[in-house]
Amino acid sequence: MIEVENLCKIYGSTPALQDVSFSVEAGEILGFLGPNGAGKTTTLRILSGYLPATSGTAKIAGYDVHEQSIAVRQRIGYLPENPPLYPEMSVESFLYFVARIKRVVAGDRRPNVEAALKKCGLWERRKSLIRKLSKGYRQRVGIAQALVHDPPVIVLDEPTVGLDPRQIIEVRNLIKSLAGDHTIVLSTHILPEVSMTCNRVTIINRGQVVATGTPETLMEELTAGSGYELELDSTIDPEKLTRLEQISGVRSLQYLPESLEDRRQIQIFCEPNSEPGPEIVAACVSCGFNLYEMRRTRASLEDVFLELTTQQVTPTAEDMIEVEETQPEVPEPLDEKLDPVDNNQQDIDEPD
Ligand SMILES: Nc1ncnc2c1ncn2[C@@H]1O[C@H](COP(=O)(O)OP(=O)(O)OP(=O)(O)O)[C@@H](O)[C@H]1O
Repeated sequence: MIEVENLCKIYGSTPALQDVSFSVEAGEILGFLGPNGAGKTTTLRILSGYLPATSGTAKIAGYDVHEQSIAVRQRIGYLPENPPLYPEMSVESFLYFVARIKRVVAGDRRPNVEAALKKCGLWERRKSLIRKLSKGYRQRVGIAQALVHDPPVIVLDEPTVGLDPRQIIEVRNLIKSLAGDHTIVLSTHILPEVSMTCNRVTIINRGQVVATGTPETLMEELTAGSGYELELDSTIDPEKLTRLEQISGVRSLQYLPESLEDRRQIQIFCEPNSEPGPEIVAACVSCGFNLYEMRRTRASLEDVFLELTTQQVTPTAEDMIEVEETQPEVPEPLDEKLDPVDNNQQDIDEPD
């Protein structure tokens, strides 16, 4: 449903995206995960047809986002990081307004608006003024405006930022309920968001894709921290400890800060899919180590994320200047240009 190949975006001389490629199958939720400034928003804006790429291609349902941008906009719903909502409009009026802006034919507006209200749990609040809604409900309105033309693809930029923990759960559940009928790309810098909501994850760092897979396969492939933690007598001979490193399946060994004066804690890192626990115990016995505790440690998605994204490079002064110089050239998304002057009940094709 979504095919992105070798996407590059350069703002002035600042490369924001470099050879970004990924694909999303119909009905999937892809988590687009990366730290601040990684290039998530840039990618989503290119996908939505609001920003041209410098090179590379992106296709939505077979349509090229640049060459066939009208066809793409009909098939994609976009929730920007700061969704433009008109606080003095009611939820329903706003959705009729957006349906009209998105050229939903007159006869389809009522069923589409009603479907979006119901899918987003807004039916009871449809007559409420947007300014009277909580932030969580306003975010639902943002998602409903992305859905109102019933697009097969929905792109959500940081959809849970600024919500309280209960609202976060509600919005995540809403997003999960939309999968299947819709293909979803969700950008986030929050790890639990990905493991709780998404089928697959693409990790992006400094404009480059550094990993793609299911949360589970990523953890298996990149087994940072996967191994054993041992607590041994502090009198052990460090020379003898190297015996543990020679065991098949053991990758490396590291001392951890000691918890007690007479104990020494050691982290053993293992190769993927290896289980050298019995050999480690046997080596401890044959070396005469007093083993007080041995614990299996497994990589978390957080370990994977940190391993892949911590090699940050501090921007040079030159980089900073380029960023400032190029900002005004970037067009604003169409959604952000919705004209509140159109907030006219006569113009809005809505029921009594
Ligand atoms: N309009 C612009 N002009 C110049 N540089 C820009 C512009 N927009 C983004 N950038 C730069 O491109 C890079 C990627 O930015 P982008 O907003 O896509 O990242 P992000 O992953 O969405 O970050 P965040 O989570 O902070 O929104 C950053 O270095 C950013 O400073």
